[in-house]
Amino acid sequence: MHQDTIGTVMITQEEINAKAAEIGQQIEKDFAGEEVVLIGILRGAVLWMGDIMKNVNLDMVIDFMAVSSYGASTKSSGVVKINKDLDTNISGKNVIIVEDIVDSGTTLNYLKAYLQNHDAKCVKICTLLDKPEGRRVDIDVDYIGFTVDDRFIVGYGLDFDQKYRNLPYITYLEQE
Ligand SMILES: O=P(O)(O)OC[C@H]1O[C@H](OP(=O)(O)OP(=O)(O)O)[C@H](O)[C@@H]1O
Ligand SMILES: Nc1nc2[nH]cnc2c(=O)[nH]1
Ligand SMILES: [Mg+2]
Repeated sequence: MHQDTIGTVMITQEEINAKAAEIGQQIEKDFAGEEVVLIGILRGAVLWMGDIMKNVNLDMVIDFMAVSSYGASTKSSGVVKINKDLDTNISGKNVIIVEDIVDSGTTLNYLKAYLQNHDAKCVKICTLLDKPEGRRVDIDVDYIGFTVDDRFIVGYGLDFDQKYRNLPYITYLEQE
């Protein structure tokens, strides 16, 4: 029988809030006096996007893209599907992609190239979590909240088969 349960708390909401404030300050410094376009990647980045945007006091436009490559699995299909495209013209703009996790790197590698092809001035990446052991494609990540080990993470936006996104902390899936 297939069953899934979740583990203990790995990262608390308080730790995430403190980290968002720290990264927000760094972004303010890096883009002082400039406008930024934050692009949140649905659905996983939904909570982290809110945390980052309220901690960055700069001229800002936000937009969202929805992409998926995991479906109901814990392994990437390797194929990135755009379910919702940009609604903003990012030509000449400072773009910051806000993601929940960089694992194989497939999603961000694809998105970074996609946004560069839309003539952004620069494309930076801000992720809540980085899982370096999962990497299959090299990718430069500019702002990292926390580094996690090679477990399937859930909570704080991250799902397994669309569940657990509402957990207000980061934990992992115990698979049998
Ligand atoms: O580095 P990668 O191996 O590409 O994995 C990272 C991506 O996988 C998850 O998205 P998913 O496809 O599960 O969609 P979701 O955000 O709707 O859960 C996550 O939100 C990242 O976008
Ligand atoms: N929920 C979840 N989605 C992912 N997408 C890529 N890696 C992960 C992970 O560890 N957890
Ligand atoms: Mg997912």
